[in-house]
Amino acid sequence: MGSDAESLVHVLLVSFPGQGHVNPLLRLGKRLASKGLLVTFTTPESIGKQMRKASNIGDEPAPVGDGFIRFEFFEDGWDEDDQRRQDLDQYLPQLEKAGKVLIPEMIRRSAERNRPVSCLINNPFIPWVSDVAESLSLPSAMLWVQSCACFAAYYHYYHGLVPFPSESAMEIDVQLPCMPLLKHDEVPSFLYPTTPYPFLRRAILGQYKNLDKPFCILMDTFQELELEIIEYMSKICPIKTVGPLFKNPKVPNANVRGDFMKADDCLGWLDSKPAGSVVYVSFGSVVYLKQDQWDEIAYGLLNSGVNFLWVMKPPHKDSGYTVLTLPEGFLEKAGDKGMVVQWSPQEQVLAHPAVAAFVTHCGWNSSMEALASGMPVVAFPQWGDQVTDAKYLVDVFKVGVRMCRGEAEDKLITRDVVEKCLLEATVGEKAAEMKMNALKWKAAAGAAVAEGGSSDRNIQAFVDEVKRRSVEVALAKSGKSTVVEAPEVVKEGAATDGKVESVS
Ligand SMILES: O=c1ccn([C@@H]2O[C@H](COP(=O)(O)OP(=O)(O)O)[C@@H](O)[C@H]2O)c(=O)[nH]1
Ligand SMILES: O=C(O[C@@H]1O[C@H](CO)[C@@H](O)[C@H](O)[C@H]1O)c1cc(O)c(O)c(O)c1
Repeated sequence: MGSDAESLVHVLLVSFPGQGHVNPLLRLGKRLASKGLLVTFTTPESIGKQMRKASNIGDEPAPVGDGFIRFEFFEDGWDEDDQRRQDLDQYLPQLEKAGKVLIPEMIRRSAERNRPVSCLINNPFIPWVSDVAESLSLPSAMLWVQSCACFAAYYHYYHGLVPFPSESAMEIDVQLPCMPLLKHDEVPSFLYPTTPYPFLRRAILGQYKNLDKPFCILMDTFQELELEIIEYMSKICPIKTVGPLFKNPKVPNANVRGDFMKADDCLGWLDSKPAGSVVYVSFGSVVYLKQDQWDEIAYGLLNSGVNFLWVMKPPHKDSGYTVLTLPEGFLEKAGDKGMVVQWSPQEQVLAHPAVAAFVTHCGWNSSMEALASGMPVVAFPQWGDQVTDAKYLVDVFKVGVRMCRGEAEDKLITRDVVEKCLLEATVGEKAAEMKMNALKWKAAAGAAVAEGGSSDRNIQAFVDEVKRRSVEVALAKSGKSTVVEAPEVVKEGAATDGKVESVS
């Protein structure tokens, strides 16, 4: 590594291996690097391998603005094709066991190579990263990758501050401070007593047990978007909004990417289409619909007559999902009006003038990308934060039409409803109004991340704080200060080489 990078304050970013987690943390990493930090991004090797294959990840630190970003992956201790990775109740404890050993080793190696780590940052599902930081007397921060509204909902649920739907009162509405009244099915669905995903409730609430450890909770949202709830929650937790992270005004996002799959080329096809004539359809990286619903969407698209770009990702081989198919003759009937891909360059698609609207599952990354691109949406949420995001996109931000209320409703959305929603989002008065609102959010998002904007100021303040703390850490480790206690040796777990040492 060049001496330039070695002289910079070094932060280690540890990501849960999901696409919706890697993308925002990597974007944060690029933003921090652009402000003059050395950033190491790590996640398990099982995903590192996919990222290296799909994206342009080299061995050398990549220069980003005034700093650098580099990648170093860690083994999660399971065989390459272990199916248990699909079961979070089994996988999260394994990740914790391996990470608590291997992350300190990585930090120790870094110190030996003259680039001591000064701060750790994690995203949800892996709250033990703050324990690792604490055990090494290092500061830690957490990047919350959903909306502040969802953060508040989980916070109030975790602390029992307001009544939520329960087995004895399934359909109660939920009133949280500074938020619109949420209908029972607009609350993050992992909190429903009947959720089929209790393991995801455990995973996400796990972060709240450790919430006193990070000195800062960074959020991929922006002040102007969720003003009141951000102000409210900021009085309770050390929140700094830094989004939308995918909009990086200074540093083009092109080179360093974290896709798990190579995006198919669809931009040339989009170029051939008139402005505002295409509907983009994608349900993110995890949601997988049933075949009958897929068929209805297919016919809805055909019947509406709109041009469409549809992402049809293959299911993970161990997910238990059967591969979805398109109705017979679908592609022939669609002809040049439709294109189906396995994975798209979504950021570029949403920025393309040919695209009129986005049919989305309302994952927070997709929601923020749509808002920040000035793109109206057709909301097709399934579970988790998606149902709350859909409520906000449609009723609060006013950029969307609602196509469904979520998986819990267990309702087949028929082709005529699909067609109606597509037309509502693309032609006529309502479509024009949504586009106008979306463009306002795009401008507000741009202003938040531009130099001096709310998110930019927060990032700068965070970088300054990390630098300040790095001096304290260095002094403490050299024995010259008592501000930060001397690091302890990390003893637990079975290290790969049987030993784990502190960085000192
Ligand atoms: O074809 C696709 C589909 C999704 N994405 C990206 O994958 C992420 C999905 O995150 P989100 O929170 O929307 O949903 P999740 O996949 O976590 O459910 C977003 O950054 C998208 O831009 C992409 O690049 N190409
Ligand atoms: O929760 C999982 O993924 C998504 O995360 C996004 C950011 O929190 C969120 O906005 C979106 O709605 C979620 O779909 C997730 C990831 C994963 O790899 C997995 O195996 C899951 O079961 C869920």
